[in-house]
Amino acid sequence: MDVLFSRDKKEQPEPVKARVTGKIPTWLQGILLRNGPGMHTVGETRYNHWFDGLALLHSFTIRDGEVYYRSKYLRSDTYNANIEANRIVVSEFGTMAYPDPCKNIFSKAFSYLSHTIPEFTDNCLINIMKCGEDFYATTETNYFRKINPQTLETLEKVDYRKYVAVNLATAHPHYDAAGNVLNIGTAIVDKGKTKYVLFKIPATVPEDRMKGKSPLKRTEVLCSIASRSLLSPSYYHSFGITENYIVFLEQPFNMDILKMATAYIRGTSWASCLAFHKEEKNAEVGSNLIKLASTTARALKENDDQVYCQPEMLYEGVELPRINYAHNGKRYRYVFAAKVEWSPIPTKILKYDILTKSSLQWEEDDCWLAEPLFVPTPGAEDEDDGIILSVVISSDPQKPPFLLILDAKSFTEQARAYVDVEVHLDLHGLFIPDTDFDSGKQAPSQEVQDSASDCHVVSETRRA
Ligand SMILES: CC1=C(/C=C/C(C)=C/C=C/C(C)=C/C=O)C(C)(C)CCC1
Ligand SMILES: [Fe+2]
Repeated sequence: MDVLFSRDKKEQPEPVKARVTGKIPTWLQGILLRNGPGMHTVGETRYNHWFDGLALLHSFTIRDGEVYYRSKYLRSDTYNANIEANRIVVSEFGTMAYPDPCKNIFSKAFSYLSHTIPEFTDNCLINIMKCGEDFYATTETNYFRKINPQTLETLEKVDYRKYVAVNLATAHPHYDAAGNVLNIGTAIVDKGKTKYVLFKIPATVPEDRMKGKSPLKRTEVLCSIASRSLLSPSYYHSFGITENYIVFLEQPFNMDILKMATAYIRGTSWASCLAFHKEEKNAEVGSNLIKLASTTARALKENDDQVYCQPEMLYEGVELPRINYAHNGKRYRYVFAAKVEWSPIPTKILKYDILTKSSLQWEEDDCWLAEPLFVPTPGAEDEDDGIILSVVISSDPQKPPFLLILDAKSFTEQARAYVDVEVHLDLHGLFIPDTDFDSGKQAPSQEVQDSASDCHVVSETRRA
């Protein structure tokens, strides 16, 4: 894991043209937009966990068989405060930091204690969310940041609490067929209750009443589920949807709110406020609700409102799974995922067939691979008719990073686009087809052409 922290990545805000080998399908036009931690030290201070690193956005713009790469640090309030102070001053998941250099933290005790729910970071390093026409960098706190997907510029800071009463929300929303965002957040001790809140942000707003207004203003609570504990709600990274149901697992990996409220005083990180409660699963078992013959997964009904779930292990070492999103919430057959073996860094990507329980893999010496993203061929009928995009970086500094393009059916290589600049191992992202940009906005390809004269200029990351 140390290798992930080895060096802070330089940003590359001007587009740099990639060297393409093979043939990129002509229909593949758009921007692959991705997010992940890129800076792990500020001045003399260092983050303790990979999930703490400052968000570095990067994109591959694909047009007419050509590819342009660029990257830019998210100018979050957290980033700006750290750079200005030349040290880490905002706490992240695994790193506790203090906003001022006062050695005697007890002088700050009252201000920290006066907030049961502490102020969280806006270092949105996990994912990208599409909300109406807009794109946002996301993390799991109450903050998300609007970004310009073409220039990677950081725009407004948005606080979920302005639109829906949640203190935390997932970085992995779902989208329904109409493009509405569905997400779950946790409301901590809100009017004496802690609950999980399912909410919807509409993709569009009625022209007449809300012209020019953000769809966020029309955020709607669909339902809320009471947490079984007021002061130790479940931590969750994502949730599931089917056509008629939301699948939420209140797992016994809990956040201890009292520990979080006193974390600054105790000098411990948010991560240390999370704990797995094995005893909460030791319940009696009853009948199996899963009637499918094709799986050994079990859901044992314990009583009227409790089900004990035991998953079936299909494939070991699977990380960052994606599917053809047209099948989200429906029966799907193929899972595209990264694979880890002896280290937490994926060295393979795979296509797993749930029906036949067989798989195809792509790997190459010294290659570390990012989450594989499926992009369907226009008008595709088969679930796996499309391509896979994955960013590949090399453990060998002599080998340049590249965007890998595979045929999703055969899992064979179609093309790769080498870039002669530093690329970081990222977390999540999405592909924005050119057709998704409204006519009022500049097409990404045009934007690339406009700044083509600036290509190949590698600029330094701005550090204080
Ligand atoms: C800052 C912060 C949190 C951050 C969690 C993070 C940053 C999780 C990242 C998970 C990733 C990156 C998973 C892989 O995709 C918590 C625990 C919600 C508690 C409140 C404060
Ligand atoms: Fe994730």
